[in-house]
Amino acid sequence: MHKLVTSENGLEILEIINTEATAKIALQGAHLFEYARHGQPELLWLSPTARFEPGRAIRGGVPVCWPWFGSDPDIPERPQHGFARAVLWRLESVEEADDTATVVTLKLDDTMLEQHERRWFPYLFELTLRITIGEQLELALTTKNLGKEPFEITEALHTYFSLGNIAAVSIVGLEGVTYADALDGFAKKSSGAPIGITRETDRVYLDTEDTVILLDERLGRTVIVGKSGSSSTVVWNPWIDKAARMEDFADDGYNTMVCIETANALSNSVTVAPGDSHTITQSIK
Ligand SMILES: O=P(O)(O)OC[C@H]1O[C@@H](O)[C@H](O)[C@@H](O)[C@@H]1O
Repeated sequence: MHKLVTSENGLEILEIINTEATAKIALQGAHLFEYARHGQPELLWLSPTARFEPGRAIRGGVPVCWPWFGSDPDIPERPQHGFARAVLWRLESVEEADDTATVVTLKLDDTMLEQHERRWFPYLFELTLRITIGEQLELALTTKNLGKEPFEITEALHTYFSLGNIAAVSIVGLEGVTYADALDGFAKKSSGAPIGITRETDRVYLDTEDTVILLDERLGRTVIVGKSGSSSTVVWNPWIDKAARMEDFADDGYNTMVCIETANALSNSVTVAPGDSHTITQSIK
């Protein structure tokens, strides 16, 4: 079952319920911001102070960062993490093949952009996000080049995971992988042990296609984050000071969230040739 409702501030929200799970997706940004299996706690973190406003990304859930990840030092007026997370997408279809899974397809193309956004990314494209809500959560983001020249993108499915408590969490699967440390001028580093988070953490793990496992002792939950078409994994927690600086991020929110982002960032950028397409997927169970 699904229905489209309008939020207080006028955002259209698709609400989904099937025999396995419930979910909510804002059409702005094609932004999934709630997903839970029946009888289980919410998988995605959503800031209690998140603002659901036109033209602004929602703080939590799965923002789609595209066609660039991070900020652009050469063109500072380009917004951090691209425009896709803050513009209105088109709801293409909702398929309910059986009761157990719902497949939602959303699209964005260059004709739907404002002039300034087209200037930032002057290419003909079609972007498709397919979200499968069921026993597992699956997201597939496809970039199609409809123009006559190649273009380069960086991107991320910037998933915020909800946790029992950050002190009792470890992230397995990135041991020995080189990362660029955004808090140290993107210096290249690596670590041997599973990651525990005890301070601000902002890392782009490079050249890794591996599955990552999030062990949450407090919730007694193991979350397996698989991916394809992605060579980077980003791990982010703002910790105390940065959380306090962000007005849509609850001050104590850093205690109950971590972002594990399926990405192609920095040197893992992707070039899409004319007529070609590129897909990145994230599957969570
Ligand atoms: O505040 P934003 O634009 O949603 O970004 C949140 C974070 O996103 C992460 O992916 C970046 O690595 C961080 O540097 C950034 O702070």
